[in-house]
Amino acid sequence: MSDTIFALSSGRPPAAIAVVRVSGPAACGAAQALAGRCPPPRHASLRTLRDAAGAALDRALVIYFPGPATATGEDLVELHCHGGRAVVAAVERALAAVPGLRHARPGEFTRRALENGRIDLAQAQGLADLLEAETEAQHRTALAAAEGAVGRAVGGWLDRLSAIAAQVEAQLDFADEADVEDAGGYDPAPAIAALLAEWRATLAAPSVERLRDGVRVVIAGPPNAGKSSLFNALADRDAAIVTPIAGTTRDVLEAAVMRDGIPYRLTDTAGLAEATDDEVERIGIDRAATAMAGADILLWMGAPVEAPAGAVILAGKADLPGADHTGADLAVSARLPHTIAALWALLADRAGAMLTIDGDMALRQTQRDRLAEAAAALDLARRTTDLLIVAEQLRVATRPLAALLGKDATEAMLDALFGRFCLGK
Ligand SMILES: Nc1nc2c(ncn2[C@@H]2O[C@H](COP(=O)(O)OP(=O)(O)OP(=O)(O)O)[C@@H](O)[C@H]2O)c(=O)[nH]1
Ligand SMILES: [K+]
Ligand SMILES: [Mg+2]
Repeated sequence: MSDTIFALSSGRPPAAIAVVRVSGPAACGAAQALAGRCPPPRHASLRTLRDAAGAALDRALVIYFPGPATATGEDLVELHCHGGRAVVAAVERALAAVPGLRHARPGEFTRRALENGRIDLAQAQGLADLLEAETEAQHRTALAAAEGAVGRAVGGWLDRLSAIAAQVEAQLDFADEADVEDAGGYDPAPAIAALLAEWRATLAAPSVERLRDGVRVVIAGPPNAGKSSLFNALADRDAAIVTPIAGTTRDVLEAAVMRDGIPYRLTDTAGLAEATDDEVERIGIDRAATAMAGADILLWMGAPVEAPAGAVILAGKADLPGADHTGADLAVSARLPHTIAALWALLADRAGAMLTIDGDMALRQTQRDRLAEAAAALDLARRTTDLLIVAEQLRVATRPLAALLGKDATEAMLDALFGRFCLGK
């Protein structure tokens, strides 16, 4: 039997109200120990909380939720206390003194919810993201995940996979019995193609990490182009050293910037010199290349002919007379605020599109990797008419999807199967 845990579940005191949660078999006993008796289920009762010596700690609302239909799947007691630091500390001390109770570790309530089947892995991750969400898109997608949107979508996909697999297996059995080359009948191709299209659309949406960490904007180009000056103008502070000496920036510098509700991660890089004897500069250039490869948007401050494919070409130092703008997407100067505003508009345009999601479903990178694995298997199934290979690839596709929900493939298939039965069967 698991031990009973407690923790302050509301925000850091002082606050108007502090909610202390107790979860586990001794929850009701804990309510009895502090409040004199455990109230009837799901009724808020106003009680005086006392420690073991009988000293009054607070007047609090005590609510008892009997398991298993609770957030954690266990007996759960909530103490809605006054939110002062001393009150909360005294209540926690009194709870710790109750035999069988201990303070919860971080995330332990959610962990129990997961272990008791109250939520799936995707919901647990969604909850974690929800607590950290800063932007509107992050909030929306994390809430959807916490409420089970990812689990429902994946569960639906597993249902469809198992339905296709069942038809294919039946076809194979029939072919065995009839002893014919091609038994005709069921063609899994349309159902597989439809599923694959949905997965690809989901994979085209931004990841949870991109929504959280922001769009990676990398500034690159030859030495002395004005990269660090532009970086400082965008970050709105003197984050990078600027000097007339070529090769001033040697390392990769980052700044997180939130602009019009869009999170960006700006990166300044070392100037890309052709050849250099300087060891530090060479390492800096290697790092610049890595940063450029990981860019969502690459701002190229250099000759248009040397611009990497897909880069936004910026003509720098636009304030200088005789500056050449030929072939550039935009002329900018750290010294001309209107050019910086124009650059922000361009960035918002591109970044906004990258962060747009149809519906509310964003997957974490690990979830995306698993869905991509399943999609690769389904793609193989789609490209063959050999039903044996189709059946095998459908099984292969099931595994990563099940893992995404924290289940093994057999368990997931059984869930998909029995989910179709009526309640009480
Ligand atoms: N007139 C003018 N000078 C600029 C502008 N931007 C940068 N400079 C000057 O150009 C020189 C180089 O600027 P940086 O921002 O250090 O250039 P960088 O590309 O980061 O250089 P490295 O890090 O050495 O590759 C400095 O003397 C800046 O003051 C600009 O928009 N207009
Ligand atoms: K410089
Ligand atoms: Mg620089």
